[in-house]
Amino acid sequence: MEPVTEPENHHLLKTITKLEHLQELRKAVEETKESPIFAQGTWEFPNSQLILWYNEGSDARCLKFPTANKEELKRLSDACDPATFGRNQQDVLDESYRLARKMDITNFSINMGFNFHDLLTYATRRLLGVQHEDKDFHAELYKLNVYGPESFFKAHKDTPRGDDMFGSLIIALPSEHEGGNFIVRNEEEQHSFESSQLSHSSSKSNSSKVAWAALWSHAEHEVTPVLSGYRVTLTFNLYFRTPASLSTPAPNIPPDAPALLNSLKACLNDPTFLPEGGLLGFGLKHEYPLSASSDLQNFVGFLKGSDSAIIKTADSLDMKAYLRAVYDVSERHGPESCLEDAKFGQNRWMLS
Ligand SMILES: O=C(O)CCC(=O)C(=O)O
Ligand SMILES: [Fe+2]
Repeated sequence: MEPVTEPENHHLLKTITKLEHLQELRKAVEETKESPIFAQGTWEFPNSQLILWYNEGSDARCLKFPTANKEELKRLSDACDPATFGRNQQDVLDESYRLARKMDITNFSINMGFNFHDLLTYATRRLLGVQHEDKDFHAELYKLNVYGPESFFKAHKDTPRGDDMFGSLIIALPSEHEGGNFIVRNEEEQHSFESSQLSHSSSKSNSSKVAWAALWSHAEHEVTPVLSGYRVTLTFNLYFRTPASLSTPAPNIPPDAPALLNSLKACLNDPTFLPEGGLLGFGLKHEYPLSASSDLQNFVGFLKGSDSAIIKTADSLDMKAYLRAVYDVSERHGPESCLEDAKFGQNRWMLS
């Protein structure tokens, strides 16, 4: 029997054959708004909720913000350890890159009350923006940092602590200091968070303004040298709670990707666009902390900004969207270059 063969050009029916379709979709993706990389502000706390307890050897000490004086703050700094940081998947101490002190969560305690929950919700919602308003999140206290005179942390990105971690929240406890600005940047924007100017005690009232900043994990940031005083911060890791389920269709059309929605709709209504169906691939814009054990399908719920908008737009048009890894095999020679390709941020991701 003759094998059934497809007509010679049949595969072209499953390929975009019109350049205009491609150009229009590309332009629409470029026009999709990004989530903000950073948010900052102040939050009022009663001073009774700014009391830090910490271990000093086998003793417990109590430090009251905002009234803690320099000697008391130095004592806290002395009770801390030198601050390490992640480099090439290892925790390293390099005081030419980061000069600061840190305390692990097992050695201190602070009860910021329900106010903290309100601040967390407000700050994180500001950071996530409308693109992610359907997502739930939670925070984990990570470290206490003390930046005394001359302390700094040069430009870096935080080490992701899980596929579902998307950012960090920093709370600067009100203490007098100069310098120690927190600078956040990406290719398009730069922001400065000046805790020395933002955190205030009010001598009349029993409350203080506490400065906070929230940023996405892919945003590079640094702490400029502290000129005087002590800058004390609490850092929290922010995680998405559960991956957004693809089985629940998006309740409405994503408000921040109208161009993409319109272009995709127009393409689908055009009978010359993929008449036999097919696969549309979009390269993702952001970096993601994928590891060998990451589940690509779960990852759909952790996409950021315009990457997430592509999924939602496809969902709202009843298109099946999923993640695929695409490897460029053209210059690969052996197992070493495979590893090279799989490194953080270097592989290209595709979804359709
Ligand atoms: O204390 C801060 O402002 C945050 C420092 C920082 O970037 C970090 O701990 O990764
Ligand atoms: Fe950092």
